[in-house]
Amino acid sequence: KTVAIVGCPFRGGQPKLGVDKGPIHLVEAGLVDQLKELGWNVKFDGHHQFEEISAADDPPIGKLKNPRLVSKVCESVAKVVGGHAENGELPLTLGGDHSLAMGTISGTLKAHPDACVVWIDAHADINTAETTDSGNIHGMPVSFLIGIGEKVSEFAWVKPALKTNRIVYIGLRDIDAGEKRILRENNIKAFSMHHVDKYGIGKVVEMALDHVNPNRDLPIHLSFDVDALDPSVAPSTGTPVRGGLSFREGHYICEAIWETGLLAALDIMEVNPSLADGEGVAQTVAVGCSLARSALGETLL
Ligand SMILES: N/C(=N\O)NCCC[NH3+]
Ligand SMILES: [Mn+2]
Ligand SMILES: [Mn+2]
Ligand SMILES: [Mn+2]
Repeated sequence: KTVAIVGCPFRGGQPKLGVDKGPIHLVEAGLVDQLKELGWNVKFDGHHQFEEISAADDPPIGKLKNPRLVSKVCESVAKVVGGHAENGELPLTLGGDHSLAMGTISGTLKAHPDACVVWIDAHADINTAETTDSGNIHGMPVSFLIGIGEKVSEFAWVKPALKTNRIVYIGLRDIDAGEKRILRENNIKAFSMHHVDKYGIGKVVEMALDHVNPNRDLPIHLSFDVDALDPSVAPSTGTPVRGGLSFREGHYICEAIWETGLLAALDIMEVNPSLADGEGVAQTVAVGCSLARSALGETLL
């Protein structure tokens, strides 16, 4: 089985410097060899070099920031991830900010149109051009993927290929008012940290999969934003929110998804190695690597 590592040094979906250095830190922490150790054939054709679009050539569209750059990068990521998936490989995308998921999930759905998405995050990332306050597109990818909100011509390539009953969230605890309304109006299933406390992570993952993959026969795209984890576990990330998943809860999700045998694609997003102190950076990078290993079968006996 081949895992194709797609390094995406990209930060255009949000304002903080450094998240584009996530991929190089994850790879330099030994991720390739770690996955080979697990028996994977690892394909790593280097970190993708994205063509820059200068700020002068990419003024905001409404509130959206760096719209042309984010769109172009995500479109190219969609082609790369889709290509690997169509090759029968498992794309592992290393971010970079979470706007990239517009590309990764578009790519997965091209190769696996019936795939479901398990979105692990403190945030819903489902703002539309109307509801966004910040205009940071890493808070919006899901709205484009399900095809809601006013059309933005620069993003015309994003097909509304994700059905609202094929995505489920785990870890939510910082949702904008507009996003809450969107989740409700679209009947999108979301397990917040409240549910994790109430039912325990085992039951939550079971309920989440029962919702999006009731017969356990659909490919799964796992999109993991490391800020889903408690900041004490993954401090070096752009939008930390207290009261997150424990180290084990985060890894349990990855292990349980692997155990289904249905994992088709994986994203490890929002590792920003320039925010915490040395120890915090090393800790966050290490947890990114261990989440990937857990999702790819490490702890299965
Ligand atoms: N890390 C973020 N999303 O996962 N930030 C954007 C969310 C703010 N509503
Ligand atoms: Mn590639
Ligand atoms: Mn996110
Ligand atoms: Mn987040």
